[in-house]
Amino acid sequence: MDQTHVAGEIEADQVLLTEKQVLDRLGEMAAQIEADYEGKDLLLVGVLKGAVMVMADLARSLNRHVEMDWMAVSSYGSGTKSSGVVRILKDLDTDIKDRHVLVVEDIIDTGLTLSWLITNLKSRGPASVEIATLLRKPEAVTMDVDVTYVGFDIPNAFVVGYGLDYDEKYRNLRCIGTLSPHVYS
Ligand SMILES: O=P(O)(O)OC[C@H]1O[C@H](OP(=O)(O)OP(=O)(O)O)[C@H](O)[C@@H]1O
Ligand code: HPA
Ligand SMILES: [Mg+2]
Repeated sequence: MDQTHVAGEIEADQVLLTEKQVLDRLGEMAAQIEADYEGKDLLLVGVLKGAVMVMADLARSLNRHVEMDWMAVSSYGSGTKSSGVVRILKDLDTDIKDRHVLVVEDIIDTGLTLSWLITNLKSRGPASVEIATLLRKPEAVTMDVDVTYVGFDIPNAFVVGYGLDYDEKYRNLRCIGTLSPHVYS
């Protein structure tokens, strides 16, 4: 599908990851997850809204039963910088006590959202809580967040597409690209 109309300011040389690269990597992550959770029930928790595409494709790459639930938290508002304040906009429907929980994210940038979320989820008494993220930026590597499954370590640029937004736009791009600073500065 030609997405030039939504791609807008994303030039071809700014495509960081193609749809194929993303889907291939999610397939590899799914194989690892299947092996690690063999014989255990598994609840995938997607973090709205950015993780919608990752959740849809990762879940469908898994050849096993999974449950899916969603949380909505926000720390970015409409800008490109974390506000530092995490708010729950929608909580889980599921009681996660004694459940194996795998949090599914699109990106870990400062690590602030996930470190807060993991503390919150652990306080509910799950059997385990692990993280799967498609993307991770350099700053998050230095944060105290244990990430079990990482798709790609990417450079420190603001990225959009495949669920990731700038001011709620670009989420429906199939690829992941960097946004020209002139768009947001
Ligand atoms: O590691 P951090 O610096 O905390 O950033 C990562 C978080 O920021 C984005 O969500 P956002 O709050 O923008 O909400 P959205 O998913 O609805 O876009 C992204 O989806 C992650 O959840
Ligand atoms: O690079 C990013 N792009 C979009 N949303 C984000 N949330 C944290 N980092 C990013
Ligand atoms: Mg966002």
